[in-house]
Amino acid sequence: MIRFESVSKSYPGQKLPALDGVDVEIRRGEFVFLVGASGSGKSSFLRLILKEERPTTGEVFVLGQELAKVSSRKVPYFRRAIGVVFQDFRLLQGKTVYDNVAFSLRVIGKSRGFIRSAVPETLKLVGLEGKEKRMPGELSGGEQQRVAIARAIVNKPAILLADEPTGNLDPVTSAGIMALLARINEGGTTIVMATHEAGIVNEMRRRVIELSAGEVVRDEAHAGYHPDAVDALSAAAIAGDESAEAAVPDPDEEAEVDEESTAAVESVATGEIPVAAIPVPVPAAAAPKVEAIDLREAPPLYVEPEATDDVTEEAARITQAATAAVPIQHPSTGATPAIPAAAEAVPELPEHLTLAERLGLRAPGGSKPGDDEQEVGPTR
Ligand SMILES: Nc1ncnc2c1ncn2[C@@H]1O[C@H](COP(=O)(O)OP(=O)(O)OP(=O)(O)O)[C@@H](O)[C@H]1O
Repeated sequence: MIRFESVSKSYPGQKLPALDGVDVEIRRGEFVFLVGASGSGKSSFLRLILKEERPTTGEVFVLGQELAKVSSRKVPYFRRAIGVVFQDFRLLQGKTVYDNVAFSLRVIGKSRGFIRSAVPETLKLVGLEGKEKRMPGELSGGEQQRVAIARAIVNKPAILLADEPTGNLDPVTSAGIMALLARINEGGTTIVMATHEAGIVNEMRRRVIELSAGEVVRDEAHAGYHPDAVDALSAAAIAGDESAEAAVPDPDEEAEVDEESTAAVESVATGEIPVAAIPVPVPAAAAPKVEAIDLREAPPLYVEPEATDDVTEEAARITQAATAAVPIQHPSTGATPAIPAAAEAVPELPEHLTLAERLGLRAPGGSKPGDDEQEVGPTR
């Protein structure tokens, strides 16, 4: 479904590559956590899957297509098979919940009838029934993230990419979002999620791909955020604790563990293992009230455009009306990323992309710089 073959990615002006010789295969239906320190390359990995960036060397295959061979014109159609969720939600602030979700369908020219049935259905799936008319500012962070997830899945993508989707949420709300993502995954959608949240990774026990300085240093099934942390917790549990949570030292009470597990518990106590690495139980109250989400009948990768020229024009009008300008800047460098000169023949994408273009809903180049309301992209 997703395959990286010897992929390296270097950005102009950076001494070290963001990704360095990455070989990874992610199969259909997997739930993969992408972990690693800040700057280790997680967002670059996601951007390569979306074809927002191109590898400097190596090949990226997504849904059976070698991305280097997907022309710029076809990129929006390719991206329709991929939903994206960001840490900061990126909702259109001037639009209702309903319109935020409907927007992505209107832009690709779906009929009014389709939108009228798909949007309420999806909002119900994510637990937002009855909140259709609310504005984003009238929602909690968790609810806003549910709107963003609804927008990402309303077109039934085969792949959902999530870049730190719980980064702005408290632990209970995060647990609800993770339960929702797990249900979406159970429905057949492949999920790749970049995260720093050790508690979530340890609780979910899914495949973990760990990056360090752009290299894959661990690729492990049913894994925790940190191998040592998991070992310590397992050791404590095996040593007779009721649950792995018992490995958390209580400052007022000595933990009753045998000698073998003492070292493990001490490493938690001394901070070698971050407290955040302790599994976080998912509170029942946080479980979203959603139905099973079956996205198995995801559309094929290359659906021919449903939009006629007229509809495309209309979509462009909607996009322009809904968006305003912001140049895309890298948060640490402050620099607008230059597209690296690549040896391939694919036409270069413009630096300024509208919301619809970033979400893969419309071909790039139809708008002028200055048309974006929001920056959208996995890391921005
Ligand atoms: N557009 C860009 N231009 C120049 N350098 C970049 C760009 N995007 C990322 N980098 C650099 O590439 C490296 C990897 O960045 P990336 O954003 O992929 O890491 P990350 O693991 O997602 O980090 P974080 O967890 O902080 O989001 C970093 O050194 C970063 O500064």
